Amino acid sequence: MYKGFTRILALYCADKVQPCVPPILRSNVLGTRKGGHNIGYIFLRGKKYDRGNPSALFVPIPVKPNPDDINVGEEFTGRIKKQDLLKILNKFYQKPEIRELAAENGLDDQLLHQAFLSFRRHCLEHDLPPDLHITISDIIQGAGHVDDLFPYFLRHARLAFPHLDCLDDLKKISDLRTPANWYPEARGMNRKIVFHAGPTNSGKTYHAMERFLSAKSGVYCGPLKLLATEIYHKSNKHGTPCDLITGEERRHASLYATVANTEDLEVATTQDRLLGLDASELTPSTHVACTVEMTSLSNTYEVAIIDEIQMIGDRGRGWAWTRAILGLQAEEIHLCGEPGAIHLIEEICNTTGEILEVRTYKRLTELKIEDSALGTLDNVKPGDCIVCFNKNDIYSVSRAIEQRGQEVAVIYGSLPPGTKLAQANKFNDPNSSCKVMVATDAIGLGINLSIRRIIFYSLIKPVVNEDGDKEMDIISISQTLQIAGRAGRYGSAWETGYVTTFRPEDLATLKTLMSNLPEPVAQAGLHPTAEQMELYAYHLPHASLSSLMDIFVHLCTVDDSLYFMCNTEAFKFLAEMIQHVPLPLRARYVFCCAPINNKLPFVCATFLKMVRQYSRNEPLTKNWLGNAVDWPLPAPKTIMDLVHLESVFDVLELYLWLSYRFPDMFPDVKLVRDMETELDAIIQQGIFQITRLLRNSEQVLRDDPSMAAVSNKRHTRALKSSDDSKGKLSDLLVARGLITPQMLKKLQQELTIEKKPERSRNNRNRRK
Ligand SMILES: Nc1ncnc2c1ncn2[C@@H]1O[C@H](COP(=O)(O)OP(=O)(O)OP(=O)(O)O)[C@@H](O)[C@H]1O
Ligand SMILES: [Mg+2]
Repeated sequence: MYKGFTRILALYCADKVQPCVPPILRSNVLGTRKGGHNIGYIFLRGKKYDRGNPSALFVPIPVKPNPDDINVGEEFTGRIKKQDLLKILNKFYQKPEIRELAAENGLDDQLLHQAFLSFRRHCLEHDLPPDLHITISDIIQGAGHVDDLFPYFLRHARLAFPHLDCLDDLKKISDLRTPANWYPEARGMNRKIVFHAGPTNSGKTYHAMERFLSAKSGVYCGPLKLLATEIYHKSNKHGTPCDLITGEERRHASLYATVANTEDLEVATTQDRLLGLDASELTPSTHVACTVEMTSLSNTYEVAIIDEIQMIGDRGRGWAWTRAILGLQAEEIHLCGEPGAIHLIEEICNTTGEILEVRTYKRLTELKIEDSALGTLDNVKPGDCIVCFNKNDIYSVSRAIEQRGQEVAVIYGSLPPGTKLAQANKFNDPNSSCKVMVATDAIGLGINLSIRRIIFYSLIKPVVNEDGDKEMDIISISQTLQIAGRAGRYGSAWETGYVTTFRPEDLATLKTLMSNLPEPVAQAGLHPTAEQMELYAYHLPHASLSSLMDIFVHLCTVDDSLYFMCNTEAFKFLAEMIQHVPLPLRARYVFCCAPINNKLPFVCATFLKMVRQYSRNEPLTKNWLGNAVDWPLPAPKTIMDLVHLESVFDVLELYLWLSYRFPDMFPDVKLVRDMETELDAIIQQGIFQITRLLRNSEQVLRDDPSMAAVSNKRHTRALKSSDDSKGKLSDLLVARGLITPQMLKKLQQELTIEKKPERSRNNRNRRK
């Protein structure tokens, strides 16, 4: 029985359910902090982040013998027998008083044990320093006490565990109790803060935008590229020149102006890129629409909008909203979002000394829950959007609908932005023959689409829990309301929105979810900055970046009445992957912040290649990238091909993301953007013919029994368990359609070739 079932039961029994969070997305966290921490506020309620024993994170550093210790002690007091030495050392370790003394000096049982093993080995394997030699001789002869060994032991323990000497410094660095004080410029302003609260489709963003459009300068910070792009287009269309900034793109308002006479977003996007203008050469506009992670805290604005403010509680990305609300230098800050975040924002405003004005809104159109489930795809009608939480369902549902003679628009997270927009336009266009959409919750937040009815294909979704583990769970109240809220948008073709489920057995759960208010947001996310990691590395130069992050999370103190530490699993995953590649710390940190889907092996493998190339100080040219992704790529014939093309697109996005952090090393931005435009078009074509791709994939499976076996395995595994972490990785990747057997073979060949020069380089280094 999966955990979600318990929650379904709980939903029937209780008003409130535990919040569950959207999946983690990686984002840039550089340049977040200005000024220092104020560590004097000890009266705040603080909490150590105790996830198990932090001592387990510290690995003893081998202590080198002092070359001057050459039997001097032995000349004074004679040789010490190994057996006698061992006896004394063991007696020392077993004394409760020693345990107490050690604890007073920061060595708990775990550290004491490790330090003792290291000390004993050191004493047995090397000449003893003269003072220790004499002390031990005295103890053997009854002229001393085993307790006298403690200072020598402690001296050794501090060399093996350097953090013992700087624990207080480390704790000060990771004292996160007063994040409001990190932004002195914002604290020096008298900011007006307005919270536009209400259900979906109540005009929150619209009203905030009214101020944005009429202001002399403004910044819009949103959760999705698609949403930032919508604002970019709306603002420019309104006549307020506005730039677009996402992690991978800087688009200047003038690029919009050249195509402003078209209503078609798809054309606008494509043409923007075809123009080939370099936005960086143009003066920035006074207005900017960006993804929240990209919010500039150094610019000043008259009006700032922080949309979907309830995302401040997101376990992975919440830190970006916290940073924006605390650090933005704007005369007016307009927050839009769920009423469940009001209390937390009020509390945060108390810490900044600012007053929060709350404006509440009512839904502009009616949203009705239908009395019956869809039951069968034969009942799909124009204006319907079927929401699925995994790609396999997307494929099978869209194919089944097309088989019934209806055209389908498809949107899911890993599609390129141009393809998403093209699909959205196809669906929104009243003159288009495409009247049905199949989408994931990628359409969930703030997006305006011409949807009449939302149909939940399922109510269960993979989520990342507090420990960073993935599990299947029923969607949260907030997610349900956000997704359902896409139906019947004000000003669209549909004056009333409808919502239902595909399966009759899910309908009651949907009704329960919809009858609740979104869970209150209790805490705002925080994330360590590059500067803090650098300070940690200075104190613990032998620790890997992943360990530094772990140690930070364990030692940090947060005011848990307001804040929590965001999940750092994705960061650590990348840190461990590139640990063996020599890099300066700052560059390593930036690479680890790359927004990569670490479930995609092709993207991870190419990322590692990029890091190696950077480490060798060799620029990553378009040619290099072309080789790495096997450019040019043919149109997809099967779904597996399409999935691979999406991975390649992710690699190109990664290149562009890195190009803004390391412009000298990733010089071919324009050329790579051209590659993206080309690939976006190829993927768009693939999506337009998704049914044909699905048919071909099935044909391939029929023709190649080994593939069919893999496919069968996939279905069996999917039925058996949602935990697919077991079994051979390569089988799993093929089974999930993430990689074709041909790609796997090529990858294996490449890795063998890559390993050879690396091995010979290592040998060379060893010889040196
Ligand atoms: N007063 C208004 N006049 C004209 N159009 C409006 C008005 N208020 C809202 N709209 C339009 O209604 C639609 C929904 O509004 P908006 O996106 O602001 O809702 P929201 O409350 O922000 O929804 P969500 O919670 O989903 O983000 C948008 O297309 C918006 O332009
Ligand atoms: Mg909105």
